[in-house]
Amino acid sequence: MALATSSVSEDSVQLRIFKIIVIGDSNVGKTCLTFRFCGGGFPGSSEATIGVDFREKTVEIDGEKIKVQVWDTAGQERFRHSLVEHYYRNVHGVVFVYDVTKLSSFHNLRTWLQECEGHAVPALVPRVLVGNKCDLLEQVEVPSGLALNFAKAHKMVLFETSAKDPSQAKNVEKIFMSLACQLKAQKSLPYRGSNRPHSSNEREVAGVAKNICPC
Ligand SMILES: Nc1nc2c(ncn2[C@@H]2O[C@H](COP(=O)(O)OP(=O)(O)OP(=O)(O)O)[C@@H](O)[C@H]2O)c(=O)[nH]1
Ligand SMILES: [Mg+2]
Repeated sequence: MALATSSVSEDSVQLRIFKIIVIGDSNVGKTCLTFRFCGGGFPGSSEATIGVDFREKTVEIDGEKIKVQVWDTAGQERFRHSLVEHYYRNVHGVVFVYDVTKLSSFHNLRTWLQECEGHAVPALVPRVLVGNKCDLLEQVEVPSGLALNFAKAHKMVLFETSAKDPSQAKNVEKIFMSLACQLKAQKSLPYRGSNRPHSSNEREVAGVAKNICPC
């Protein structure tokens, strides 16, 4: 897939913005997944996210250019508490991430679901479940069957992938594109500006990609 930097003329056209938040325990790979999706490859080094990092990618679905705004949230409570309200405000899609090599990160998904429910995220907001670090085959602690049952029980699609393995890049893309396609199908989503708060730790990667809807 060819990636190109957004041109000024594209930026001046009003695009629909889909706000997708990525949540889960610290160290499960949220930053690496969002970085991979936005065309940044796998970061050589990664530090715990403080507050939130924003990344954006413009995608094209059925002839419409859409800005996918990814909110890469902090997994550590001390780095997230003051921003949690902002994460959930006007959210369009939620990506829940666990680490397939860390059972506790899978069990903690219940807490993340509770947080999501506690912020009254409407049932219509699509959610997906992602088991990351599948490249670490020898260390897997979360069986696929267990994850699949959990996903089914919570009406989510499950993706098992690796942000690190370049051969999984398409799979990582499908995570976000599946949400974007569902959102595009909900035609009522309005055109609107970004509602993001200021980030002290902002690293943005922009790209334009033509995508075939994986849904
Ligand atoms: N082997 C492997 N390591 C990964 C993968 N994804 C991320 N990592 C590593 O896991 C560690 C944590 O990754 P991050 O993306 O920073 O984790 P995070 O979920 O954003 O963590 P917080 O920002 O603290 O919430 C880093 O050392 C990454 O290099 C993966 O798919 N495979
Ligand atoms: Mg992070």
